[in-house]
Amino acid sequence: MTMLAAAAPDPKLAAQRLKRIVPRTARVRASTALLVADAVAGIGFAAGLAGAVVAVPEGLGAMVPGLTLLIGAGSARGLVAMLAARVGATGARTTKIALRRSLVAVLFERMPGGAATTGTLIATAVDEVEAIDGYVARFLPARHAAAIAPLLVLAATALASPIAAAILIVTLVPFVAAMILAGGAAADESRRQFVALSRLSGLFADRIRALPILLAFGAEQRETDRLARAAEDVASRTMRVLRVAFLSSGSLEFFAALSVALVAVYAGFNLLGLLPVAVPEKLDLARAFFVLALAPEFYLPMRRLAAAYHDKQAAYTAVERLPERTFAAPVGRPPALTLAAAPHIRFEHVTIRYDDGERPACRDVTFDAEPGSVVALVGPSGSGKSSLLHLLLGLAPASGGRVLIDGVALEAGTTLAGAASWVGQTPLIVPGTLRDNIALAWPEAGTDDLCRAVRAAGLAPALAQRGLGIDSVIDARGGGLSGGEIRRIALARALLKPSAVLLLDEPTAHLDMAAEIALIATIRAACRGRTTLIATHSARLAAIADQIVTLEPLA
Ligand SMILES: Nc1ncnc2c1ncn2[C@@H]1O[C@H](COP(=O)(O)OP(=O)(O)OP(=O)(O)O)[C@@H](O)[C@H]1O
Repeated sequence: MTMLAAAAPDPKLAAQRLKRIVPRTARVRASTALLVADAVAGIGFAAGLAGAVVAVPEGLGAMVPGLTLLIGAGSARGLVAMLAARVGATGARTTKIALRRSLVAVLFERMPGGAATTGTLIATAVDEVEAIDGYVARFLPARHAAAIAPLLVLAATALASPIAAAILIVTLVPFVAAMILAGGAAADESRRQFVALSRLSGLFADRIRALPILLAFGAEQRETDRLARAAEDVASRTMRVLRVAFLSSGSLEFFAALSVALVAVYAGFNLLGLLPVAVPEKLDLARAFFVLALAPEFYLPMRRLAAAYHDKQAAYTAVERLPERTFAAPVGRPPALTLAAAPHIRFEHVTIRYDDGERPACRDVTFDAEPGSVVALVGPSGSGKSSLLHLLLGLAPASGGRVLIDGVALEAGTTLAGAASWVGQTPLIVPGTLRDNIALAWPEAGTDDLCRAVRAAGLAPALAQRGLGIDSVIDARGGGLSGGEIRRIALARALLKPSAVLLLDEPTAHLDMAAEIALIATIRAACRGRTTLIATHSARLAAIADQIVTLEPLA
């Protein structure tokens, strides 16, 4: 899978991907319609202003219709701007939720290993998806509105003064040229800034995760320097983006102001009859004021588009970096395997080879685990014990042979994960209470079930001694818990989940003899009524098995 790398820019690919994830939703259309309505209200505002100004000599009474239109159109503009922002944000939120959902599904399906670190994955799911926000909320409506709204303003101007309309069209040429040039320069800078920001986010998350190890090795200064360099890189790239943004908005403002000035000079000279050339129209004060008030409105939708251009670039860069499968139609997952009773599990000439491994993790492994029996997998480090358990959970690829559950071959993509309780080598602790951590395995469990699992896993005495209860909070690193206690939490999880298969990966590693003996008694009880596979280096634990399978190291 190509993912999370600094992909080469491919605007066509990015555009296709964005088309797939941003459906032509009613919300984008509604937001566009609101921006167009803003232009119509702008025309009303200019008409009201012109009407009120012309009526000044006749007194306040004569100004009322113009002022009413002015205030009505002004209020409508405020309302429309607020609604457009709100509708755009809702559309963006819907798109981001859908994208995050499919991205997280793709990331979860990923086989362990590979170059992507947790930090990179976090940056992908959080920052890169977030970069779509401005594209949907602001850029798309602004782009569609920029194609319609200036035409409406131009038509209204042409009705009052065709020559003023012609001036607007002529001054549009340098404005658009400046927009294209500024857009191209901003695109590259914005891409580089985005990549640097993602790198910093990933680096930061990974270093925070590994903080105890960094402190233990006294590597905090080196890593702080590294983060500082990454932060400086982001800062300098952000400054470059801002420089380009200031330059481009400066040039756009210049051309917009120039155009308004030309219309003002024309309208003023025409009104006073001072034009050096003959023109086929004679403006009165109302028309002159109207076209003058309308001129800035002509450029407003395009200035709005230019301001949102950065959002487009961020979204293009983000979708280029996301995995291709995020944009594919969701593949129906194979039905989860359910088992009513402890199954017969047969490994038949199984070979496991990871994508990035030169040699297989294990080769041609054959053995049977009878229903309800305990099988110990033993062998030197790296002989493939964990990989065999991972294969059943869909975490390792089967590159040869097959696994039969009650005589039926486990299809590719189908796993035992739903029907098995698993205690991995490095148990996962999530921030939250003990209850949250144990109930991970079976969220429907009641307090009684949880307390029973805690007792069965032998956690109760240690908790009572330390004054901890089922609702005590533990941090993500299991702070305050010993290695043995963390293993017992993992075991409590496995005991809590009503499952027909138990998979234990080195459950007694790093425990002293007394602790190991106590835990083995717990494990022995947990195995009852379940087909159990235990990967272990402990002869004492292996002794409780009905069968020992010895894996040989591969040369
Ligand atoms: N996710 C992975 N990606 C690539 N290679 C892997 C992965 N997991 C394991 N391996 C490789 O597969 C081989 C078998 O590893 P495995 O962890 O299954 O052995 P093990 O017998 O359980 O070892 P230990 O007793 O040390 O836990 C090793 O060479 C290991 O480097």
